Amino acid sequence: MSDTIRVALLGNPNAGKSALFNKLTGARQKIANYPGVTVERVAGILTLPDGTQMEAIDLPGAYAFDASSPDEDVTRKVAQGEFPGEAEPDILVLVLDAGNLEQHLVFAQEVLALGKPTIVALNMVDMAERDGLKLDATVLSQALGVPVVETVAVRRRGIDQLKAAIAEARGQVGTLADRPKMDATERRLEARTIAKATVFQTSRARRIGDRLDNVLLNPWIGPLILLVLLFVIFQAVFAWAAPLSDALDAGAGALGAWVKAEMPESILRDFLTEGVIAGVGSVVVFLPQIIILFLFILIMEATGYMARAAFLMDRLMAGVGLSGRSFIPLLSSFACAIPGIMATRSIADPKDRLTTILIAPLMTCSARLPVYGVLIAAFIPARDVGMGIGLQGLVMFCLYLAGIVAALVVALVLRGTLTRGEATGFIMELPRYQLPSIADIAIGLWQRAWVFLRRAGTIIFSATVILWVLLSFPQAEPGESQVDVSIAGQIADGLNVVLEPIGFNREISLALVPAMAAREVAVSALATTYAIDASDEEAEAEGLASTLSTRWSLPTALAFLAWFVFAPQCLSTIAVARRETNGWKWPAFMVGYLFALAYIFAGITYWSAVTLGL
Ligand SMILES: Nc1nc2c(ncn2[C@@H]2O[C@H](COP(=O)(O)OP(=O)(O)OP(=O)(O)O)[C@@H](O)[C@H]2O)c(=O)[nH]1
Ligand SMILES: [Mg+2]
Repeated sequence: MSDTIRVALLGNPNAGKSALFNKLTGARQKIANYPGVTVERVAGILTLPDGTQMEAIDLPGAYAFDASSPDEDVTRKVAQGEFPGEAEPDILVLVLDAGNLEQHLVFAQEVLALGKPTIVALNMVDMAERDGLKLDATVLSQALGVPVVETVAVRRRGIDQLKAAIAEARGQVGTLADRPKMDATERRLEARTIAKATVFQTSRARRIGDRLDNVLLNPWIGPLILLVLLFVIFQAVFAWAAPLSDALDAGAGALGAWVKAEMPESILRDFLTEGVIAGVGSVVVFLPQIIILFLFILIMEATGYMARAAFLMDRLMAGVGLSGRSFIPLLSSFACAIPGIMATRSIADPKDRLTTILIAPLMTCSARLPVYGVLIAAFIPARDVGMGIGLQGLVMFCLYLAGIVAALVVALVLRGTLTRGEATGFIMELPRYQLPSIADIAIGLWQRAWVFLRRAGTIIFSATVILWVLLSFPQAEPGESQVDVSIAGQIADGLNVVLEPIGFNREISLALVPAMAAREVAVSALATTYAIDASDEEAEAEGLASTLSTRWSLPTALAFLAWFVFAPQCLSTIAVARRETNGWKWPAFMVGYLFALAYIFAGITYWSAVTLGL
């Protein structure tokens, strides 16, 4: 192992380190056009042209070594060889954004002062060219005293040269002269001098971005555009996905019917039709919705609009005592609270960070999409409420909004009590606008689809199978209802005592327990339960949505939706919250307050709906 060289990628946030890392190692680390994407060290192995093994280490971006956020701390420790269980890197690759050279050279001074063999990857030269900048890499190399390789990480440009430079730098370990120690001001001055010498031609091509920002960041028009955009997304999630989802739904129904007709009656047949096809199938049909949602999210991330959205939200966030820094973690939580909670590592203030962790589960994660989707399909007519706006998409939009509003209110309360503190200002820099690369978007979508299907095949499948077993035994005598006599049915009867006051029926109580594993299980569990219940004849072929629409009252359905806005039905989120807060105290608090809110709001929804005669 001793001849494996260890190379760490360092630089400011959003310099393109992860993009470079991916191209070097063939990995598929998340890259996105805003700072703070990578929050922990990630390593990968590759072979250099001369046959040496190299371990590349991707690190969170940093502005300085003395920064206080947990992610930047990792960067400092790895670079200085203080990371537990890890040797010092042999070579540093300092990634600089060619279009933001002056700013990126400030941290560069600190990295160079470490006195380690360093290679500069002058990245994003394509963007610099687009902006009308011309850079002289030789001048930069002389000024910094290290080799400079021009790269375009997203196009593989310069990757081979970079590898060659790394192989060459290998021999020079320890030969770098000590550099003078500089303070922050000196570093800034030096950065300016070097940038001036390196960048020797500028034109006014940057104007496009400025003009876009004038509109998109306008205090009045900006938020309006953001709102309209979100609105369009949820309309699209329903409208565009409908034909595909319907086809998948019909396919699952036909498959179930076929298995039923072809196989002799047996426990295995029941397991396949009721557990696997009806249960897991009921979740898988939401794949088109998930893909459409992520298509929008990925495009917004890649273009640089997401960072603008964070900027727009800053005033609102400050109003509830959070900083704009919390926006990206909260936004990531729309995919899943787990990466969202991890992304809080880029928040320096501990109380600010804790608050963000505690409210992250209120953001509507993609696991809720199947739950909302089934109930909306069952109870909300696919009507046009005027101007081409579909009612179903509108309801979905409102559910997302409910989560956001709840999160803001909870943050406000927490910041005044348990996590009291001052709001810090917005410090995120705005990245340049980029056209999204179709390949990157396609890979991103493929990854999301894969995550979704893998969940369906593992956690959702297992939870559904266990439930199916508990529902199928002991077997009912003729004339008895299978669900009534089953173990699961008995347990649900007990739980239903607590949940009945908020309008929940026994099937819901039954579904909520396995749904602790993952929210989607609520859908597969309901599908399995009703499939077993109906197994005598008839109803089985119809989808879950139509079954629900005939068996549940509207107030019950609405209460169920309200429950899922709040309920912390996800063990992995609880586990991550424990890890990130180093103890059980805060996750316990989180689970407690979320269940309390879920119960209260489901109750309010139910009784209001009943009172209104819905
Ligand atoms: N045009 C262009 N875009 C690039 C280049 N390198 C990276 N990008 C884009 O720049 C953005 C940031 O890239 P990342 O690799 O996520 O940056 P990072 O340095 O890892 O950022 P953090 O993890 O936040 O520190 C992404 O949208 C990339 O697609 C490049 O050379 N040219
Ligand atoms: Mg990164």
